[in-house]
Amino acid sequence: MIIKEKSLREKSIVFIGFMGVGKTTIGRLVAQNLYRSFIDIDEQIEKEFQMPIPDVFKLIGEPAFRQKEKELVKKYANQSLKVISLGGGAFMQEEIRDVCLNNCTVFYLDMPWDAWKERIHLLMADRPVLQGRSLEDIEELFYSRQTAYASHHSKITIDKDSPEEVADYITNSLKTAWKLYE
Ligand SMILES: Nc1ncnc2c1ncn2[C@@H]1O[C@H](COP(=O)(O)OP(=O)(O)OP(=O)(O)O)[C@@H](O)[C@H]1O
Ligand SMILES: O=C(O)C1=C[C@@H](O)[C@@H](O)[C@H](O)C1
Ligand SMILES: [Mg+2]
Repeated sequence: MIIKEKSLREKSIVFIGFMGVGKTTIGRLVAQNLYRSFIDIDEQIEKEFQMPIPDVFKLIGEPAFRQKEKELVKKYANQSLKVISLGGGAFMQEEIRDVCLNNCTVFYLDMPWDAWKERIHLLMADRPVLQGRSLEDIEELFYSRQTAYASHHSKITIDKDSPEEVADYITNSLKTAWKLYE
């Protein structure tokens, strides 16, 4: 049996990176630019459990959240032509890294700690992983996750750029890569 490999253009695009770097915001814009369906894994988890993520953590627990996250990433990463934004902790799971890196184009949205710190007030209420932690603890978590994010196909470092600027830059770089390699 001959199994045809997916072309670069067919592959789904996956956004990874720390909480709040803009995976959902930018992923949605890139999907619009490319006329692709947009899948946000956190939104899918909320739909499955029929409750917001802080309640999933509180009422059902993080292990069940991580299990559902893994199931859903495996489901969507095997599909073509999607734009998929992961939750900030998803890439800590080896199976998630493997399925994404083997089937999709993985884009790492990177931010320097000093720029990220300015955004923390937007995130505290909805990100249970940040709640009850000191700024020093959050900084440690930020740096400890960089090793997992280092596995990617492409990276962009965001500082003060608007979501639209970042999304347009990514869209253009994807189109250039598709032309170059196919
Ligand atoms: N480039 C940007 N400039 C300014 N604010 C931004 C930018 N990108 C995202 N934001 C804001 O930062 C917050 C977090 O963005 P978003 O939810 O897209 O992050 P995320 O990476 O998907 O986070 P999570 O890992 O928790 O899913 C939102 O309030 C969003 O409006
Ligand atoms: O970084 C994390 O561990 C998380 C990030 C969010 O996207 C959600 O997936 C959830 O709040 C956990
Ligand atoms: Mg998100």
